Amino acid sequence: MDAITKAKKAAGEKAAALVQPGMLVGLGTGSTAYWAIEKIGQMVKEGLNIQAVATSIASEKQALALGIPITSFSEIQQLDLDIDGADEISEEGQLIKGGGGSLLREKIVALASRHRVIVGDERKYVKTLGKFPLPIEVVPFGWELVFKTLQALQGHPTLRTKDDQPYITDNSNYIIDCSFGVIREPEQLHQQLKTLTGVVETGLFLNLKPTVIIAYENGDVKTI
Ligand SMILES: O=C[C@H](O)[C@H](O)[C@H](O)COP(=O)(O)O
Repeated sequence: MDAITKAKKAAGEKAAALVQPGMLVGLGTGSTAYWAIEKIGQMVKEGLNIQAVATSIASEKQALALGIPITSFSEIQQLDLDIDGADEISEEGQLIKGGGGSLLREKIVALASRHRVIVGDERKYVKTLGKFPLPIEVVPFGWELVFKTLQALQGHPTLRTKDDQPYITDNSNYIIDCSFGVIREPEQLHQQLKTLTGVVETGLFLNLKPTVIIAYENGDVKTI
């Protein structure tokens, strides 16, 4: 296992240790949240009694294979703890998410959780957001019009593709990745993008006050 994978595993497992018996837990998506889900699966096998809501079909499959009981918002209203990764984590705890395409469900789950834990390796921790392209989930109908507007807003948009076809999210939408440069006013940008008809959600996760767990290649793990 390389040093970055080790760091992701360390961060994910440290977050999993915060899960207590009886909790309703949000399961994030991506290569870091993966390790938290693995650890929670192990804890469930050892007798931990929890229920979880997954933020993607992939994470739900992983959880079910591990025997983690899955519930949904038709059964519950609020979660106790959400553990998820991020693509960028600013010093103020503001986030860019959606590199793996799961931003919409991730945001729904994060907003439904009383506590949020974000796990990442040291490469994710930045002074200011904006180096990682900002994912924006859009409905497929008329996406070209949103794309043109994003061009006009200097977002340098790119339609995300997979196998030369538009990438399709778990919600049957498309993703447009944008580069606005350094994002000095994330709330303003998020609001501006949300008002565009056809935009479903942006990857800016703001003011969620997460506990941040950063793991370093040298083996250190810091909770911020
Ligand atoms: O859509 C994907 C999510 O926002 C992920 O949590 C994010 O991309 C981080 O993923 P990873 O831990 O694989 O870098």
